[in-house]
Amino acid sequence: MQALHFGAGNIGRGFIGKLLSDAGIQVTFADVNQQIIDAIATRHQYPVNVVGEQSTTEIVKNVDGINSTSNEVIDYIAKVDLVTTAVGPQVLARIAPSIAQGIVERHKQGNTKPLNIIACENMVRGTSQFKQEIFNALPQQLHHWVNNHIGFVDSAVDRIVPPATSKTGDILEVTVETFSEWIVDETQFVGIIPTIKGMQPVDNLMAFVERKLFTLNTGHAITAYLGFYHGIGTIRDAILNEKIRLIVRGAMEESGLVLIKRYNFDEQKHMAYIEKILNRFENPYLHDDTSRVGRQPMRKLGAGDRLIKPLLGTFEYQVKNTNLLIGIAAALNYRNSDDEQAVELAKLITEKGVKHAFCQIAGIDVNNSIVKQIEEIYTTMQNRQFT
Ligand SMILES: NC(=O)C1=CN([C@@H]2O[C@H](COP(=O)(O)OP(=O)(O)OC[C@H]3O[C@@H](n4cnc5c(N)ncnc54)[C@H](O)[C@@H]3O)[C@@H](O)[C@H]2O)C=CC1
Ligand SMILES: O=P(O)(O)OC[C@H]1O[C@](O)(CO)[C@@H](O)[C@@H]1O
Repeated sequence: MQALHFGAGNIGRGFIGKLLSDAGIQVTFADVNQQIIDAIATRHQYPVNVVGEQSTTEIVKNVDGINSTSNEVIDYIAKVDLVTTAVGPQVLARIAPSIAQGIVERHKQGNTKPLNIIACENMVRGTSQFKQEIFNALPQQLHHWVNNHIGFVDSAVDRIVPPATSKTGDILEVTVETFSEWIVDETQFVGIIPTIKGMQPVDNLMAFVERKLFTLNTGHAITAYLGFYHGIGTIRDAILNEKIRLIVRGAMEESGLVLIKRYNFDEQKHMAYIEKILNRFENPYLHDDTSRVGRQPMRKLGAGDRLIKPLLGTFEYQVKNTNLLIGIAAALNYRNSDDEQAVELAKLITEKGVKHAFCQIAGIDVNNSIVKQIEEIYTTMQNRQFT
């Protein structure tokens, strides 16, 4: 079996590419980073440090690399059995046209073998959104054929993989936590679902996607933004701060109550899930910057993302949201001149005021009573009076 994986970054090399390769699949990475691609194409292998109480280094072997802007991508799409991505949500639209070209070529060659495409991004039903982009770039007359021969499989990915500096200067070396969870929607595959150790097919994907995104990612983002407010640079140091931890745990519990009500989760098990996540944030073997986890705050403040979607859930089920509101105010307070979206956010707040800027980004009605509360917390943060 052959796979083309877009994005030879942290999750690409440290999680998805590794699982595929470990399962005996021939993996080719496609990336725009020529240095990384050259290294993969020359060495055909790279080390993954799996760090936890017992750390190991595993070598991922028999992999290849191509530039994702080259025509080679088209030839690969025409022949592979699986396409996966870990490029970041904003990049999916950019790679969709070449995937569409590859599909046209696949059809031209008469390749009717099943192809499954899985976007492994922090998004709710990211592959379905990706499918839309691909369909926009495909001739109308191919849509029916594509629906019959190509599966667009949504997924949830969970493994913390921050960028790490290699002691030996190896640009391919990657460091990952021991935990990993890759859940895929079994109802969306075309053909037989491949057996890949570590990839779990389920028939109720939304419950898993929301559980991950609105627990781990919600808590992680709030840890990052409160860490920034307190001048703390890493996630571990931030979560070890008792005040931050209390708010983060509280926000995950508020979001959790929504999830428990929506998906009928077992409350005790969900609280244990939250506890485990807090421990993962504390991992002493990972160095994870608050700026990485807080990256692109406008995306994270979007209506369907980790901060606002749980908040909307608290309206729906009429449950408490005090800690989520603090987290949202902290996100609005995030400033980082190296992060384009943080710069854009600051500019929008200066131009429109925090209330209107927030409502525009999050899609929330300005008359909603929580808007005033968020503005108040934000102002205390701006005045350095939030404790
Ligand atoms: N790092 C993590 O712990 C986790 C990340 N994710 C998600 O995985 C995705 C990737 O995240 P990371 O691996 O952390 O980012 P990363 O920045 O390490 O990797 C992204 C890779 O995509 C490549 N890329 C950019 N444009 C491209 C293009 N047009 N064609 C091909 N490759 C392109 C970049 O060069 C880079 O190598 C994101 O959606 C993220 O939310 C999900 C779970 C965990
Ligand atoms: O990758 P994003 O969506 O910017 O968010 C960073 C988040 O993604 C992860 O890297 C993996 O889930 C988390 O560590 C963090 O919550």
